[in-house]
Amino acid sequence: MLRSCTAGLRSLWALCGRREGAPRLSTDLPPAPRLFSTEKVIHKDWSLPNPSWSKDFKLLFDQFMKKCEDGSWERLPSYKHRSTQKSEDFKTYFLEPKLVKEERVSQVQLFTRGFEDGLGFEYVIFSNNDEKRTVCLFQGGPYLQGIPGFLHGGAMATMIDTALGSCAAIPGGIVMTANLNINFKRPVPICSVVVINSQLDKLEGRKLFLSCNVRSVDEKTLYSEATGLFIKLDPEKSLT
Ligand SMILES: CCCCCCCCCCCCCCCC(=O)SCCNC(=O)CCNC(=O)[C@H](O)C(C)(C)COP(=O)(O)OP(=O)(O)OC[C@H]1O[C@@H](n2cnc3c(N)ncnc32)[C@H](O)[C@@H]1OP(=O)(O)O
Repeated sequence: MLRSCTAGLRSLWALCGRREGAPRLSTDLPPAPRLFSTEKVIHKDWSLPNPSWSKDFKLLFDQFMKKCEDGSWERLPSYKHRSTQKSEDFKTYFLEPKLVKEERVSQVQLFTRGFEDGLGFEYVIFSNNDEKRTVCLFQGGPYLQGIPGFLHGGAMATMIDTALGSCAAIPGGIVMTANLNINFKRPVPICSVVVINSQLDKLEGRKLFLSCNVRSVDEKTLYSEATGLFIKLDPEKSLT
């Protein structure tokens, strides 16, 4: 399957870095074989407010939604099961069907969306494509505790990876994390809201260098700083 799609891949890659006005990826690709059945799933967008969101979270969300009105910022939708076009393309061109056991297919879901409302990762990402940066608003729920009262470092790392990865995907298209370095400076109180500011620092061939910081809503506390290297996948290379 991987090899037989070479022509489609070339156009995929040309389009991943597409300029404004260029045709959208989904219309230019050959028909994608379906590896995951999503037909019986309700496609809820999980990056919208729910009753578990704190007042601070909703306030910040509203402020960023206002910034979206002139088109400079964009809220990225987030689905538990349904995929974005990029992840569909990833499945089509890089995932070998034999790696996914048939009986597990219906259970597949996005790691960060695998919790009930308010219990795990509550987050929304806004992107500013011109400035190549994103802002992720994140409220870590009670199931993400590490040291009592504080967020697990792995949960923070997950959100940092997600925030940086989303930022890298703007110019990079289909990318994977190759390296992630985090300095944890202050522990994050459980159920508090933090703001992750990510930016693209350098683009070097297929390598995207990014950095981010994690701060409290009032910006007074710097919780973490991180850098990440993301690699734009090469359609000529198998991942396995
Ligand atoms: C996924 C699509 C859906 C998108 C949906 C929508 C977006 C929604 C966002 C959600 C965000 C989720 C964020 C979670 C993201 C993960 O969780 S990804 C999972 C964790 N990462 C992995 O499993 C990656 C495992 N590693 C690999 O598969 C391979 O090493 C890679 C990263 C694909 C690179 O392999 P490769 O394409 O063969 O590249 P390779 O030729 O080895 O290296 C290319 C260049 O990078 C350099 N390089 C490679 N690795 C390193 C390294 N670790 N350190 C330094 N340099 C390195 C090489 O030296 C080389 O440099 P140059 O010689 O060109 O100067």
